[in-house]
Amino acid sequence: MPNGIRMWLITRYDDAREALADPRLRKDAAALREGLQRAVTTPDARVQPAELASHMLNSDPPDHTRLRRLVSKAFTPRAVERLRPRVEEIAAGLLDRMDGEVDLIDAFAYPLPMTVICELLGVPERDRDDLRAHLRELLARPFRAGDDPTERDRSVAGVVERFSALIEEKRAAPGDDILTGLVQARDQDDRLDDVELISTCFLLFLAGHETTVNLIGNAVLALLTHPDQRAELLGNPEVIDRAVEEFLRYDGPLNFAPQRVTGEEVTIAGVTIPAGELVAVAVSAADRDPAEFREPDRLDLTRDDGPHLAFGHGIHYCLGAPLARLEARIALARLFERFPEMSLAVQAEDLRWRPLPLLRALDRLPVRLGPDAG
Ligand code: HEM
Repeated sequence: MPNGIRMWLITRYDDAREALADPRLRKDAAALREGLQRAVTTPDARVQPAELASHMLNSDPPDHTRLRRLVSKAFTPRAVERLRPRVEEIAAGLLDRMDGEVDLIDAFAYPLPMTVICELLGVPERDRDDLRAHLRELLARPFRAGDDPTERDRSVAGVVERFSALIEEKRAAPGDDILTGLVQARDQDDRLDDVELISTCFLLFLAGHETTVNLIGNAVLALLTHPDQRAELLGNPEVIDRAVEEFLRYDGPLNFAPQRVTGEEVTIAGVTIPAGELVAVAVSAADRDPAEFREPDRLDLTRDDGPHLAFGHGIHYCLGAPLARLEARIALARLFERFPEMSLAVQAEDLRWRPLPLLRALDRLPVRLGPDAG
């Protein structure tokens, strides 16, 4: 990896699907930390901060089952469907404010999922920008050459402090939100400890906004650079559900699923990986595997092969998938209804991707909203 951490990559569809559900590839936070320490190849490399790592995505059963169950009710398809009117309202409000030429990430793709996840969690508006800034720092730091470890510790401390303060507020004044539910599970039933509580807030906040923003951004870019597919969507708006699955496959938000560690020697596709090694499943590569998808490099909104692996597979299958789908379907449908003539305001080759190995994320997406705009 660009930050000097050595990992095995699994890239074929069948191998990837099997690996994602293989219990010998462990997620346990302590085992991962040890694996990371062994995999470090340069003095610059950093391992993930222990204070924020004790969550379901870094656990095996039974801890995984316990931590996931605490919040899973809020993310079922039925619970998420109830959010539809509010997601529509947020999307409409953002579209009303757009005019002329805008950065689509900043004006639309980012604030929509960010507002939704913050309202669900109970993160007040005054904390949102600060938390985002701290998290951006935290994500970018390990990939910056010569980064100062004390600065990284400061970013971690900033995030921990913010969430601790919020937790205290929920204790004093409970709300109808996920953070309040977690605080009550901590205080009344002792179902998770303090580090798990903060880590879970961090995971839900991060996963809830840093991913869907890229699904929307990458989908808009794909439509603006494939006029035939955009015409298909404009002509048949009912293809939106299938189209979102194709956007997830074609250019999904994650390059790979966050790493696992071999709990024992494991042989995958004839390759033996020793115990204690880090393994990343490259879902982006698997989703372009010609053995699984016909003409995998072609964007085809009506394709019926798959399913894609963009949300993972097995017990860690994305908890937020129903929410991400709802947000992306509403966002893309309403955006192209409102601005059917939208076009790129720069050359596609000049667009910059954020220098993060995990995320497939545009930095900015400048667009012209209409032919007469600007
Ligand atoms: C398009 C957007 C999204 C994509 C592509 C995505 C992708 C993924 C993937 C691939 C995993 C599995 C990771 C692994 O096996 O290592 C995952 C897990 C997870 N995702 Fe998402 N995600 C998205 C949106 C969301 C949203 C909106 C939330 C809301 C909170 C969310 C919360 C989670 C959580 C909590 C997990 C951990 C589940 C577990 O360990 O049991 N995700 N996601």
